[in-house]
Amino acid sequence: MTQYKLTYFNLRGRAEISRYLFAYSGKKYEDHRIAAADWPKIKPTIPFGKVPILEVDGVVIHQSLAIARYLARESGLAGQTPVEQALADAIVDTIDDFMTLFPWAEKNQDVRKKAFDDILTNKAPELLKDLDTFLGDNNWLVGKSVTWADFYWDVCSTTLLSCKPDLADNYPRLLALRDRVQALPAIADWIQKRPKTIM
Ligand SMILES: N[C@@H](CCC(=O)N[C@@H](CS)C(=O)NCC(=O)O)C(=O)O
Repeated sequence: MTQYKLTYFNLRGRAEISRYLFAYSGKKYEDHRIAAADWPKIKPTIPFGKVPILEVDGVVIHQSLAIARYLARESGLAGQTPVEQALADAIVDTIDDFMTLFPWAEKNQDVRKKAFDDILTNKAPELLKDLDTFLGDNNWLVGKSVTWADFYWDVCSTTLLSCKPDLADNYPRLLALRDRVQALPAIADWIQKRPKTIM
């Protein structure tokens, strides 16, 4: 049996999309969470010095979306055709471009809050409007069944909503998509049992 070990901090962050994919596929894996205090000594031992990484029978894969795309392909959640796969990738990258705007590592709380408020107030509406138009009245973002793009929306919007709870109030279809993802039994089970973390 393939041995999987996912290494990240004790956060949802950039590892949560892969944890959703593991939960959905039912594949067993080690959810290895590094204590922040141990990071300086671990960092130099990790190729490219950043997490998450996924070890697959000892082969180290870095970059959260490369890891998640691999897991999505393995479990049939990458899209049913090459065009669907490209669309799912494009939606994931679009959401990720937005998430990357935030200064996650900023230590100065005033600077951080100002930047977060600005992005959530002035930049988020554009993304939400475009995602809502893309989704339309479909059940899933791409094709006729759930893909990792739906998971990524759920994971990232959970973090965004924790920063601004009314963020998507004008977009009931995007909120309903979250409900659909979270109602998938394996995802519901994971959300209920996962460690409770701030991000
Ligand atoms: N694009 C990379 C970004 C990886 C990244 O920046 N990881 C952060 C945590 S979210 C990290 O390792 N920070 C610690 C450091 O850079 O020393 C990915 O998606 O995996």
